[in-house]
Order: sequence, then structure tokens, then C-alpha cells
Amino acid sequence: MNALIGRTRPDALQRNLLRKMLASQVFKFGEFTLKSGQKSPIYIDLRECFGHSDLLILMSEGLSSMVTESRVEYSGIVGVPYGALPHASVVAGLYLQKPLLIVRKEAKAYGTKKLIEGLYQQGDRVILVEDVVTTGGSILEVVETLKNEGLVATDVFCILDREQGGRERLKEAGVNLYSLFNMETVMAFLASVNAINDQQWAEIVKALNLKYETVSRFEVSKEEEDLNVLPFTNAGRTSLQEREALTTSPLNHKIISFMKKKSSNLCLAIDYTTTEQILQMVEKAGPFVVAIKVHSDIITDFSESFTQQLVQLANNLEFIIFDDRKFADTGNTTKLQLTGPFKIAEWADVVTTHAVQGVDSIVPVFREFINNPAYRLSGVLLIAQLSTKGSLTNIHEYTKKAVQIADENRDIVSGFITQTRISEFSDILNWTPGVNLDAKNDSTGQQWRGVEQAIEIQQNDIVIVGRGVTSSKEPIQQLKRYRQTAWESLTKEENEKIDHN
Ligand SMILES: O=C(O)c1cc(=O)[nH]c(=O)n1[C@@H]1O[C@H](COP(=O)(O)O)[C@@H](O)[C@H]1O
Repeated sequence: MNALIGRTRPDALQRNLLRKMLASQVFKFGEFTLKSGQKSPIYIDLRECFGHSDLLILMSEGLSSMVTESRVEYSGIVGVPYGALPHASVVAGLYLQKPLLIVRKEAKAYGTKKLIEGLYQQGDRVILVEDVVTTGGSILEVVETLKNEGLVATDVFCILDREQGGRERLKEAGVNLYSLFNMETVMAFLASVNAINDQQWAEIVKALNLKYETVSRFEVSKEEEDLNVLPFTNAGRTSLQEREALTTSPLNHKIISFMKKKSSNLCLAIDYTTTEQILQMVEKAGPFVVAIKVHSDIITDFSESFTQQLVQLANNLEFIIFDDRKFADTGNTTKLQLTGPFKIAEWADVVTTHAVQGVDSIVPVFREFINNPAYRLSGVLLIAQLSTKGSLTNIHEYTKKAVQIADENRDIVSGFITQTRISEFSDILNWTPGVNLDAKNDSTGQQWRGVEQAIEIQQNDIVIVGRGVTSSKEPIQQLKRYRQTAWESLTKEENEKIDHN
């Protein structure tokens, strides 16, 4: 049920699935006789999914996420004939990259006379993918067949649990049932988008012998949602204290201590092009921010003296120096760029890198500099989601690969440049640009949203703001406004917890 109100990607994915199922005639209304002989005013025909590739793929993504979240260990995926076979194939082949096994309803009378097709060893643990679970009977038959072939099956992942006793019967047999949807969620969705009225709701509940008293309705739009703007994980937010204890990144320790000391989670992007303008702004803004971000390669009179003054200010006013270089080349070229005319590694605490060049061209190079005390560089931010309209970083697989690079190298990758929280790991800090309290976009592809969306809904930690402050007539007043708004958003949940205790 919380999938209808939850504000994370998994919840929005389920809502999009329900919207697509409704649009693809999966939910049929009329007079139907079910397999059990029961009359029903609704028929849920999941086979309609096969005619809509976007629905089939998204359904399999939902099933795959459920398998991953369950942390069940297994070596193969069994598709329960026949309705679940297409889903099992996509889940096994495209998402989870595991062997697919197919259980025949009856052994072939010829050839290998096999009952189970696929690659497996005696004693292997497999999971089942099923489309609809009603009484659980057909699943127990498959589990028995698998057992006779020496396979262990204790976990079933289905699309719809019809709540006709299947879950309980499977549990008695030692089989866990995970379902993307149950009838409660389906009924609440159909009522919420007015696909059924109260009378139809009551007729369905009666015909299907469902145990609901009243119609549940939620604020659910008919329009599909953009899955990439919501947090990828249901893990929930961890307090700054806990994250400070968790992180192995010296840079994050320093940042979190500045955040607590200055009650600030603001990074000011000073995209001015002369050192004088930048240093003047840094002197005024330094006390209110945890980081100052520059683009060294846009500064027309860049000099070593500039960076020395910047380092001096950073030490005195306690902020991080961030050169937003967006490296994206071979490791060798990145190394040359870090030590070249701009000598970035000597004065910047942190830089940005794209993920497009691959982990071998990123991690070893930055690890060499970060582990060398001769350099100030002590972390790197991996660009996982850009704020710009139509950015290719919105390709879900791309973002997931970027997350994987960071997750596996959290001593070097101290944070993401991202639009929403994308990693389970709470010791990675989420830096988010594309924030402006007074405008929605510029004329060159930038997209801006407010602080509440960026921090409270998208679970980011540090707000990167540029022109919202630097183009203002009263930049420091604006800076204080952004700092207060961002800090209140970040600490709101923690303060509410303290108030409740
Ligand atoms: O890496 C960045 O900081 C960055 C990533 C991104 O997706 N979007 C983005 O705007 N940025 C930077 O963040 C700053 C945003 O500035 P404003 O658009 O003026 O708020 C600029 O310096 C951008 O280079």
C-alpha cells in the first residue's frame, strides 16, 4: 500500500506499472468466471503485458529490484510455466544475469526427456518467478518437481498476490512469497484513479472474498512519473552524526565537521572569470559555506598567487576548495591535467570526474594523488546525474554503473554530483547542483528546482548554488537565505525525531 504514497523510485516504479497495466487493459471489468468457478466483475490478465514492451521491461525491472532487495542467495531463476516465462527470461537475462531454468509441465516423450531445462547442479538453490499467486497450488507442484531433481526452492517472486490464501499455504510449506502487488494495492490504485467507483469496489471485494471494509483512496496522478528524480533507495536517511562515524573518507570527515560547526550545507559556485571578483566573493561568503566551487579553466587571469590566496582563505574560514574540472579522459591525461599549468591537485580539496571513461581510468589515478600528502586533493565527486535537460546521465543503467564505481571505492569517491540520492551507502555525500529559489531554468539547458525538493524529497546533502547568489544584486543576503533554507531542510527530519523523543 505504501507504494501509492511512497516518495522513492521503487514506489514510483510500482505506480507507473499500475498506470501502464490500466492503460494496457490488464485490468478488465465485466462478468468473468474464474478458474475456481467463482464469478468476478474484474479479471486481471497479466498476459496483456507481453504486447507492450515498455510494460514487460518495467515489470521485470520491478521483479528484479524485489529479488535484489530480498538479499536471497540463489544460482538460478525458474520461470513457472507459462505466464511467468517472459518475465523470468527478462529478469534472468537482462537484469540479474543469472541462468534461466524452465520446468516442463510434463517430461518430453523423446530426446533428453528432461523435466527441467537449463544449467544447474544438484543441490543448487533457485528462486521462482511467477505472475499471479492465488492458492499457491501450482507453485507447490513446481517446488516438488524441483526437489525431485535435487534443487532447493524456498523463495517465490510474483507480480500479483491475489490474497486467496497462497501466501499462507506457501509459508506452511517453507516457501517465502514476495509480491510486487497485492489486491489491496491494486484496489486502492483503481479507486484512487477512479477506474472503479465505490459500488464496483464493493462488488469486487465481495466476489473475490477480500477482507477490506472501506475504500482507500490516495493522491495518485494518472500521469506517469519520471523515475530518475526520486531517491533510488528505500533505505531512508541516516543522521549526520552516524554518517561522520561511518565514512572512511578524510574529506567527508572534514566536510561534516564544517557542516556541524557552521550549520551550513551550502556550496557556493562562483562562476566569475577574474581572480579579483572571485576572491572578493570568497572573503564575504566563506563564513557561510562548507565549500567554494570554481571552474579553474574559465578564470582569465588564473595564477599561482590566486590559488595561494584561495588556500589561505579556505584554511582561515574553514571551507573546502572544489575545482569543478569534470575529468573525462584516460587516466594518463587526467594525471597530466591534475599536475599541469593549473596544478589542480595542489590547491583543490575535491574535483569532479565523469564516469564515462570507466573505473580503471578514474580510481587508480585519483587514489595516487589522494594518498600522497604532497597534494591537497583528498576526494573526488563522481558525476552520476547532471542537472541539464536531456542529459544522457539520465539513462538509468549509466547512473547505476556510476553508483557501482562509487560504492566499490568509497575511500576515494567521497560523493556524487547527482540530482537525487542514488546509493544505499549513507557515507557517500550527495552534492546537488541545479538549485535556484527564484527561477526554473536558463536559456542553455540548466534546470533548477527548490531546496525542499532537492533536500527533503531527493535526499541530497549539499546544495550547490551559483547564479541564484552570484547574479543577485545582494549576493550575501541571498547566500544567507539559501544557507538557512538548505540547513533547515537537511536538519528538519532529525529535529522532528528529537521533538518526538
Ligand atoms: O558539477 C557541477 O557542479 C554541476 C553539475 C550539474 O549537473 N549541473 C551544474 O550546474 N553543475 C555546476 O553547478 C553550478 C550551477 O550554477 P547555477 O546554474 O548558476 O546555479 C555550475 O558551476 C555548474 O557547472
